[in-house]
Amino acid sequence: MADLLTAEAVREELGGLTEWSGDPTGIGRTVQLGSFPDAIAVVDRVAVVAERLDHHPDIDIRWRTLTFRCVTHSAGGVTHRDVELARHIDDIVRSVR
Ligand SMILES: C[C@H](O)[C@H](O)[C@H]1CNC2=NC(N)=NC(=O)C2=N1
Repeated sequence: MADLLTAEAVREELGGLTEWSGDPTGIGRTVQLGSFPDAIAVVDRVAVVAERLDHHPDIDIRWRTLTFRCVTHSAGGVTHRDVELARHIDDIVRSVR
């Protein structure tokens, strides 16, 4: 798929996403919120953005700890859409914290 990011490009993008790690198979971030309701508020806001972008993260919820993973399933790897979604997730986490 033409828009898949190379390992090098993923590394470069992760340079600007300091809370994120990953490789061409996916990028992820774990974040601990102050409470379970705060964690769910983040998930709720991410859901709104994901619908608008028509691009959805995989989300693991454990009490007040969230793990997000962004990968473009249809492309089989990381694309710029995942990087964009990761930036939105960071903005939302900052706004709830
Ligand atoms: C039809 C719709 O555009 C697709 O199913 C979208 C929805 N959200 C998606 N999100 C992600 N992360 N990868 C996809 O391939 C994807 N596909």
